Amino acid sequence: MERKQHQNGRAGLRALASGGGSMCLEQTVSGDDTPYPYEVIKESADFLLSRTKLRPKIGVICGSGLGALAEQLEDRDIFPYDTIPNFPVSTVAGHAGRMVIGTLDGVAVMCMQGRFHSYEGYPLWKCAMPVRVMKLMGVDQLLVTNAAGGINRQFNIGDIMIIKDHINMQGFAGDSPLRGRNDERYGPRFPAMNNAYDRTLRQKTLELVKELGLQDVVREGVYVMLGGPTYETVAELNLLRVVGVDAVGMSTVPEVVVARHCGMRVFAFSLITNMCIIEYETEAKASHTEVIETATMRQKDLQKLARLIIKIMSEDGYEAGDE
Ligand SMILES: O=P(O)(O)O[C@@H]1C[C@H](O)[C@@H](CO)O1
Ligand code: HPA
Repeated sequence: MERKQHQNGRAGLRALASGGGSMCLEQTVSGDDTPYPYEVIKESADFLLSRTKLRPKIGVICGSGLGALAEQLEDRDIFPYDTIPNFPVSTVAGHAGRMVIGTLDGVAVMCMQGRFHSYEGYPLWKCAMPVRVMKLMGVDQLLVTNAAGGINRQFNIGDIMIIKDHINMQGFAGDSPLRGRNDERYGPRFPAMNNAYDRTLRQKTLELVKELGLQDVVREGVYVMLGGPTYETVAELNLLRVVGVDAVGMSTVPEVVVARHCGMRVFAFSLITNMCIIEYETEAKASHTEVIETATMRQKDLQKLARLIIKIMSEDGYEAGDE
């Protein structure tokens, strides 16, 4: 049963501005160089917690064209991003821009139907800010999905790549969602990033995909995030191939870095929506239309896989610090 869509939004922010909170509004929401302080994130978390009876411990981030999973939730509370205090808004086609909290096969989950990208103008910390909101709401495990271009020539359009590792290209250049003063309430100054994509979850999922009939389309590989919004040149793709990248996208890494920093267990997969074009002699072009079309076509299988992963996560019952 669908419950309600929330309209009220900026009240908390206004309260903060008028002295209801401990900080100056200018300091908390305008400076893009400075991640929101803990109290601002908590305000967003408390806003959501006070408007839903559910207490999800599993979070999901839906990639381009992959938001239909949120339609599968039952007993839903729906929060458009522009009604949640301190939240950015989605500006990309295929990203509905709302937080959906509900149950999937009896398990409470909160699902971002649309995410934030650096090419929309958001700093990396803001792209990943909802992960901290989830954390303060009690979420310990995160499923991240994205649309990506296939670089590995063994892949096909429509394949699903379980992410086994990433290359943080922006990190190479000195940018990070964790840049700035570290707040130990989330995690340490220097978090480890090996096994960022939980090995046990990957193994269990790989063992069970046969039951879903997906064994021929599920792969494992390395994901790289580039800033976008341009798709890659042939020379860039050749470079990525040499350094061991299997799929390229424009998201996910900041969210995973922030999730791991605060001790969440992470599973992520890419839908290979297009094969990257590595020939010069062609008229073919990458396009967001193709990305959305493939995502729409593969929706059912992606939902089956997401349900399986959420089931494994809920049966495992992980809590931050269990590692
Ligand atoms: O949000 P994701 O990473 O799934 O979206 C991908 C990357 C760009 O936003 C877009 C390019 O077509 O799809
Ligand atoms: N490149 C970068 N990001 C993408 C692609 C791609 O080919 N496809 C979907 N997201």
